[in-house]
Amino acid sequence: MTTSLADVASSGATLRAFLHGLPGVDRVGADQRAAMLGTRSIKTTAKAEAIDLAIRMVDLTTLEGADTPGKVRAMCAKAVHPDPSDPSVPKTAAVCVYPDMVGQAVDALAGSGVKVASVATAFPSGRSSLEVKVADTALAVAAGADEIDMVIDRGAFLSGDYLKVHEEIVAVKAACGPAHLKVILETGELATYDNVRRASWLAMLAGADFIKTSTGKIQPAATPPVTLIMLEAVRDFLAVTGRKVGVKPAGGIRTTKDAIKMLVMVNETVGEGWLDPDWFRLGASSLLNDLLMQRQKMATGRYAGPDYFTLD
Ligand SMILES: O=C[C@H](O)COP(=O)(O)O
Repeated sequence: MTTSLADVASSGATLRAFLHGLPGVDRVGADQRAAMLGTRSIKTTAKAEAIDLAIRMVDLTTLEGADTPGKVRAMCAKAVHPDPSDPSVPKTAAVCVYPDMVGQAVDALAGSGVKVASVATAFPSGRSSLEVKVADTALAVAAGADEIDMVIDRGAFLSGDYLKVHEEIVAVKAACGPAHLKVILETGELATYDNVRRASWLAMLAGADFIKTSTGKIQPAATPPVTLIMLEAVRDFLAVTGRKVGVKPAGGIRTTKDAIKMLVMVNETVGEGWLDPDWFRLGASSLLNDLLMQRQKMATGRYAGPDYFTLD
């Protein structure tokens, strides 16, 4: 049975009552369950399939002040052909860049099927007016972004102004038009697991297509327990509303082992329906090379070494 939650955000009081009425997160239980899922091993064929799936789920990211058009073009080439010597390696899902680099990425990826995602809304702090955030979003979409990764106003959230956070997400979603909206919770600043659950629901209620853990600029970022809590939130949100939302852990995911732990967690928490780049992404600047090295090791029995692949 599905329920409409349309009136939950009709006032700050109703929204607060709803979010604080969510069941509390058992911190010890969440930590233990995430750790337990991280110990599951997968072997041979399943591991090879998991590596290719992880590659297909990567949002290959560069979000540095020193980003240049050349760096973005090189990253786009790598997203399309992660290992130019091996055409069997799949493409990544997307590249993720700052708004001023969207045009470069769109040109470099034309016809490839790799999406262009752009951070917006005064990433990473979110400290700007709503007008500027909406304009930032609209300009990135006009430049050709397929996906927008926005940050929530953590100051508003932590001071209990949930309605402001909700209104901003609604406004940015409207500015996205056809582009998909990923809402970054910046879980490393949310202080408690209860807040991670509340922020997940808040973002989904406001229209997020995806919920994303982190900007990559704050530690801790995409920890297993936080990812687990967000997966449980999308599962429960689907059960209540009938609407499916994706999840994107991002920040600090560097190894094949990290990525496979995430896939095991997806499978065990929300099931195979989320084991698809349409519903699960891995935001990472330097994971892809490790996936390529492990893939080659599985195929040839030896490591090529990090110098064999171009830099992420
Ligand atoms: O959205 C993705 C993150 O910014 C990437 O973080 P990372 O550099 O720790 O992989």
